[in-house]
Amino acid sequence: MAVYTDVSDEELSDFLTRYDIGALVSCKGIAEGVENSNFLLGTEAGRFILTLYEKRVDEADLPFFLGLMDHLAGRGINCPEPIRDRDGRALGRLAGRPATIVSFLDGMWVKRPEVSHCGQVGEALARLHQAGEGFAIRRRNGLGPDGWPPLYAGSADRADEVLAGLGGEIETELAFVAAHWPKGLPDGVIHADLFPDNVFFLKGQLSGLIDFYFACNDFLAYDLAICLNAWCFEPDGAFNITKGRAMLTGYAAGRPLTDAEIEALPVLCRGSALRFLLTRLYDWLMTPPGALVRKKDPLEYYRKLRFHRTAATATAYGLELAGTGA
Ligand SMILES: Nc1ncnc2c1ncn2[C@@H]1O[C@H](COP(=O)(O)OP(=O)(O)O)[C@@H](O)[C@H]1O
Ligand SMILES: N[C@@H](CCOP(=O)(O)O)C(=O)O
Repeated sequence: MAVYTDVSDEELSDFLTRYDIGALVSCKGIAEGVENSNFLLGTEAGRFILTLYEKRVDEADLPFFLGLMDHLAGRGINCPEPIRDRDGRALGRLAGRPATIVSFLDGMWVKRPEVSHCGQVGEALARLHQAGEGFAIRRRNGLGPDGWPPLYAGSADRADEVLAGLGGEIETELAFVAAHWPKGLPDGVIHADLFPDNVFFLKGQLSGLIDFYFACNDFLAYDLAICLNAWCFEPDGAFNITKGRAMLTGYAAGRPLTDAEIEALPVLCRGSALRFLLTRLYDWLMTPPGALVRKKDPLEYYRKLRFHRTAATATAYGLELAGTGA
């Protein structure tokens, strides 16, 4: 459950007097999510989401995240819009934590994505990448290849508790991606965590994107690799090439991939699987017993990583390469 910080009714009502969204009618903690404390607020003006940023979010990054949501919303992306108080500030402080109110998005995330969802996510990702152009603030990806060895160091001596031999496999993989990571691919603002729980659908149509708190500047095709990992594997661990094809086709219809991006897709997928394996492994080992957060299975990403090792070219993901007849 992602409510780490309690907020009293008095504190909240007092906080809301700074905004033009009416008085508090209801407030309910939201169980989903991992990083921050989220509350569904009802006020006289409607529904809103209140987020209290917990310690894994660096306060210095908040202007990037909030500015990005403003920028994207202004360019037609249906994402949460930060609500400003009467002094024009989107960021406040509540219960000792940085806090923001954002607009509420209708829709539900899908627990069992189908081919059509994957296609729409590909299209939406291309739109997101294009809408991110011109955003003035930059944020480096702290969870990119340079960040993986130090992240792994935090769990290296206990990795084999999760699976015998896992530590050695991760070390081999870190060396591989360090040696083969592409250079000079088209870059821009990426979401970096566009998993099913961060995409809303209404009546089968993609209706909104949330959770921009890993967004950063990086290779655009790396974001696509994150989505292939998050959306196109079946619960039994098999990669669904029909879903992959739908996602890649949807993406390329909005932003055609360059030859270099296509060539790099297998290593980008491999790196992206490693990134989620490493964060999940760390959380798995470090989250204290009894904590209210549901830990995510690191081995799901180890299995995905093993699939990517067998992928020689982007055809393994469903992309039809010109001239190959594939
Ligand atoms: N703008 C929004 N509109 C509607 N629901 C939201 C919105 N933002 C967050 N939520 C709800 O809160 C949950 C957790 O939000 P999320 O940003 O994913 O949290 P975290 O960053 O802690 O992982 C989401 O699954 C969704 O149910
Ligand atoms: N998507 C990541 C965990 C981050 O969770 P979110 O609730 O912030 O999307 C994973 O699956 O490992």
